[in-house]
Amino acid sequence: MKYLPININLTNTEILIVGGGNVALHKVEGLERFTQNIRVVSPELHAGLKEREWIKWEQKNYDCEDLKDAFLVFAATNHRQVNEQVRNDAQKHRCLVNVVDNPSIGDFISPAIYSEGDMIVAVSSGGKNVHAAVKWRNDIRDLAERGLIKWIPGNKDKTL
Ligand SMILES: C[C@@]1(CC(=O)O)c2cc3[nH]c(cc4nc(cc5[nH]c(cc(n2)[C@H]1CCC(=O)O)[C@@](C)(CC(=O)O)[C@@H]5CCC(=O)O)C(CC(=O)O)=C4CCC(=O)O)c(CCC(=O)O)c3CC(=O)O
Ligand SMILES: NC(=O)C1=CN([C@@H]2O[C@H](COP(=O)(O)OP(=O)(O)OC[C@H]3O[C@@H](n4cnc5c(N)ncnc54)[C@H](O)[C@@H]3O)[C@@H](O)[C@H]2O)C=CC1
Repeated sequence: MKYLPININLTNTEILIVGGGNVALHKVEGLERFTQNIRVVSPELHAGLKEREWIKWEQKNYDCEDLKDAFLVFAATNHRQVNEQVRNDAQKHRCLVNVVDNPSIGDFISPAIYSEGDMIVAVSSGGKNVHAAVKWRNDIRDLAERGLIKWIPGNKDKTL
């Protein structure tokens, strides 16, 4: 099985993260470059998330009502059963879910991203070797920073 890479339009789309610990913070650090429309449902919140005052935090345990307006969901609690429940509910609601402690049962995984101006590169190993994905992304970033991959200004559809 191979994952399909797509670029998602996040205008008017809220991202839901269930759980507010280390992994949730790590996810927010990746997501905030693209959107600040993020809601977190969890009884406790990591200090690094609290300092981001734009995050909408609902201080409670997860229940399926939380998925009502959701489209993209991260199941990021430290309870395997809760994460699995989020995944089952998300599939009923037809929203896409990432399960942090069991990625293969979810709908999507997070790639390693390099973004410069309008260009975005997202590298994935399909969950098989995250360190290789990070290395490829870093190598691509190095090439771009050394001017070996060029952006042609003035023609928005062409690169060399
Ligand atoms: C399946 C997936 C999660 C999903 O999305 O469901 C997953 C799973 C796992 N990650 C693990 C470890 C680490 N992950 C990172 C960092 C990142 N991990 C990301 C993605 C993904 N990680 C998805 C697959 C991506 C793909 O397809 O390749 C990145 C690219 C994007 C993001 O998370 O936002 C982000 C780069 C951030 C950046 O630099 O931009 C670091 C730190 C680092 O490397 O810098 C460590 C070392 C921590 C340490 O060493 O303590 C382990 C433990 C096993 C192991 O250590 O190998 C597992 C579980 C497993 O592999 O089974
Ligand atoms: N995919 C990945 O990259 C990685 C995944 N993990 C896994 O991710 C999971 C979470 O790890 P951490 O964030 O470090 O845990 P953590 O303990 O820092 O955070 C857990 C969070 O879940 C919340 N929570 C607990 N029960 C809840 C419920 N019923 N409803 C809503 N929120 C609830 C807690 O309040 C807390 O905010 C662990 O199972 C860990 O094994 C860990 C490292 C990397």
